[in-house]
Amino acid sequence: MLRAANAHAAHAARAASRAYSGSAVRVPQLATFRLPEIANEPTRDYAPGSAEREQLLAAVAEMQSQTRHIPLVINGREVRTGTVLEQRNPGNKAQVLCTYDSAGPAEVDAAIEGALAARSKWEALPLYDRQAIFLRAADLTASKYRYKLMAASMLGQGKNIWQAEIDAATEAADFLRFNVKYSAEIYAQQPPCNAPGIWNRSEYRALEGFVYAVSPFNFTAIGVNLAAAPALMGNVVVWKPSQGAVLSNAIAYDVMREAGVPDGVMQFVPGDAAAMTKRVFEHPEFAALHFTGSTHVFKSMWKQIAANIDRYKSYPRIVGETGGKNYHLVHPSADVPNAVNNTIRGAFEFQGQKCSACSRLYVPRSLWPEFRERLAAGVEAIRQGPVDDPANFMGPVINQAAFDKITNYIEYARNSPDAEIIAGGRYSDADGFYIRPTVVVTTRPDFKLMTEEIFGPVVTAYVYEDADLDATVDLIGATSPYALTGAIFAEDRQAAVDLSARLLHTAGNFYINDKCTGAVVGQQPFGGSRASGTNDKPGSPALLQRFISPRSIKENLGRISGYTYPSNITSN
Ligand SMILES: NC(=O)c1ccc[n+]([C@@H]2O[C@H](COP(=O)([O-])OP(=O)(O)OC[C@H]3O[C@@H](n4cnc5c(N)ncnc54)[C@H](O)[C@@H]3O)[C@@H](O)[C@H]2O)c1
Ligand SMILES: N[C@@H](CCC=O)C(=O)O
Repeated sequence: MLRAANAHAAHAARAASRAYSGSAVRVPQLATFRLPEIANEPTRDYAPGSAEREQLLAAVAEMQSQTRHIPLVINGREVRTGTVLEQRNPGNKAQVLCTYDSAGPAEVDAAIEGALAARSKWEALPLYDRQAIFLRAADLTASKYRYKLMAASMLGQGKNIWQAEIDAATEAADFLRFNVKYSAEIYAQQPPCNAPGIWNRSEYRALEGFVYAVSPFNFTAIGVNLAAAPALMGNVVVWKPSQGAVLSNAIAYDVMREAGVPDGVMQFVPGDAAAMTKRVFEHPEFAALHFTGSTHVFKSMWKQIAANIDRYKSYPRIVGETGGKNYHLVHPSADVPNAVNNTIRGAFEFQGQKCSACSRLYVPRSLWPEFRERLAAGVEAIRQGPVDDPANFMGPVINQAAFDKITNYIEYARNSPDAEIIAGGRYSDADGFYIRPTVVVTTRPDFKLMTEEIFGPVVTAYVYEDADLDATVDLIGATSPYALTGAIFAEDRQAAVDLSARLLHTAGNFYINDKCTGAVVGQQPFGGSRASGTNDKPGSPALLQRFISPRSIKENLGRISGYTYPSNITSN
């Protein structure tokens, strides 16, 4: 009996695999489907005593009690390379959160070839089916995997509960769901005109080749989007996560697999960044780079792609969102408590490790005494420590290299005659990488800390004379190569209008009376220009356009019986 049941199950499995292989009769699409309503994933507040706080902290405790090993996943199979690295808790250096295999050249090649083998079947899968997979991934992100993703982002990347919630839970789910909505809008774009007897159509092909997704440590959701957005549009993806986010990204990858992303379509390949990238860029079927990270790495990648251009079958698409030197400009009409509190959030949430973080501040002399007092007092009161204590507003920075870089900036300011530290300035890497939120005031608008990306909890203020507002506005665009985010604080409506116009090209995300961080998918598509990136706006249809190659089809419904035109007819 049991043997018969097993034989039946084996037969069913073989039949299913034959059906998927495409050799069986394909059922055509029998309707134009309407998507479920797409909305932002609601945030949970994790108040004391709430079920969500309890469940999340239980997930954190469980994750701390074990060390997961993460293999590469190539063509759906787990691959061990023998080169094993580890990801530690930046708030508690002694704690190893996970170990993982690191890819060498053979694994990179296998990942690329496996992805290419999966390409045509994935591209041919109807959009509805690809959408269903990513909608399922969104639901899994927001439910079954929510607290695991958050716990890994908290322990691995140093996020407190709220920062993990708005990243690994809601933003990740939002990217997945809104991309589905945008993909439908793109497919619905059809030629507006048909000449008599003609039917024109547009098809949105995937790119020919594979996409290389390289993600940063600081946002779990960004890793999800870097890999999932091109895949939704029918592309195959080789995903290299950051060494600082392997655990959370591996859980996001578990979500993709459980949601039904077929083997080979998305390959999860942590590895040595520079060596892996060199190998990838040498492949003739490299079709697109989908990168988020620092400006200097992106520039080096662009140069490598350019150097290899003769190898490629197509011109690779290059999408990169990179660094920032984001500003808050306080107008003399500003509401000071509002500007101060938004500055504290914008500069110090997640330890200033958001590409959008406020790191330069322009305050008029008339408001400075009150502004300074409130800012310094607020900053000194910030609670900081391990992220599993919900009372901590700030945690650690990501690793030793970041700690050293940021504290060098603090020491530079401390030793400069042009600057004064008015809050913070203390740090310790004894147990974890903790740097107190730090406020520097400088007399020079071109001071090093006013112009370079620090990517840590340091904000530098320049106090301008009220009469010099115009000249100060010019400084914003002139003293930094970046143009990612910026905010103005003004109660005077005319001033807000004028400043918005004058600052047009200084930020891709511009805020009025709000902090310069915290863009929400579907509400404020994100990205900057100049040295901050290609501004392809993740969280909007514009990004998805970069990962398709449209085909125009003209079908003639009539037939011709000759080849001349009326203009060829002569009077005799
Ligand atoms: N504009 C945005 O949307 C945005 C969002 C998040 C982060 N960022 C930027 O990212 C940076 C912080 O993230 P990070 O520290 O992970 O950035 P990073 O540039 O160090 O790393 C990003 C990715 O690039 C890889 N990488 C590093 N060196 C490489 C090399 N030589 N060749 C190929 N790949 C390499 C890393 O392993 C990682 O996967 C900041 O500059 C921040 O502003 C920008
Ligand atoms: N989109 C995020 C920043 C992402 C970069 O780190 C924000 O708007 O704060």
